[in-house]
Amino acid sequence: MEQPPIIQVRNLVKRYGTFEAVKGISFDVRAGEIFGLLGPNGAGKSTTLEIIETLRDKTEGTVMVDGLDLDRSPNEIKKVIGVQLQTSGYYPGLNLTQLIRLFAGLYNRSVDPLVLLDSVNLRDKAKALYKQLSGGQKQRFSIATTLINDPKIVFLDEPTTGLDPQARRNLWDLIREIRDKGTTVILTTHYMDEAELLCDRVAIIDSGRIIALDTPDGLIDHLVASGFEREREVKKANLEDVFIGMTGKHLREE
Ligand SMILES: Nc1ncnc2c1ncn2[C@@H]1O[C@H](COP(=O)(O)OP(=O)(O)OP(=O)(O)O)[C@@H](O)[C@H]1O
Repeated sequence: MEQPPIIQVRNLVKRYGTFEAVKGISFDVRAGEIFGLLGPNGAGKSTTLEIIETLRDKTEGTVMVDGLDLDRSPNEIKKVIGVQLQTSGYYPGLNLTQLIRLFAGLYNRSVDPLVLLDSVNLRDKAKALYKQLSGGQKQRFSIATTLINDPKIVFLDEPTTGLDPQARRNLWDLIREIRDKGTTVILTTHYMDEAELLCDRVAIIDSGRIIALDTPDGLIDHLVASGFEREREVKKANLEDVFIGMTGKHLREE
């Protein structure tokens, strides 16, 4: 028997004044998948994500998270989700271990900071300050903070924006590991390769509407079936392949 969706969004509308940023979208996220909201700047991805995260008010529609109604049980929803905290909350004088202890206290949880840092490959930065981290390390730390309350669902807003190819691949591996441990992941991205290689299913959002929703393969097959043909590719690799081939897949920042 198919499990009920862990997130259910129906006819979601968000208006900022007279501007309709989200125009009545509906979708389900299945338990245990990496679900991507893919769209250009301004499509309404962050707005949608933040409404589900209980961080932003909706105008119309219904949202259910793990069987809880957003209108009735926002505080219960907060307990089962992992949200990236604003970096402004990363007190500059505290090191990573101290920050994790602080956040765990806010969630009323006890976690071993070193175990958590280990899970995002940052154990050797335990005594470092946030500002001393590279871009990829900062993102990994931010993802670690989403895991403190052992959530059922993790929300990631553009997790790899601004990262180099190695750091992106490293983060994709980390996100897959989180999914493989049974946690559902919903993320936003405007990168096509990220959506194709990382996400189990993708909703394409444009101007506040979902214009397609399927697995990456399903979306591609659909396009091909419609008669689309790409110009024959002559090169068997691109510059990114050269870069990764020469510098290795592993992070160089440590
Ligand atoms: N607080 C706000 N007040 C007014 N308009 C807003 C507000 N927040 C977002 N918008 C508008 O709503 C639209 C959707 O914004 P949103 O941030 O959700 O898009 P996005 O798909 O996440 O884009 P990006 O990738 O650029 O973050 C944009 O046109 C944006 O200007």
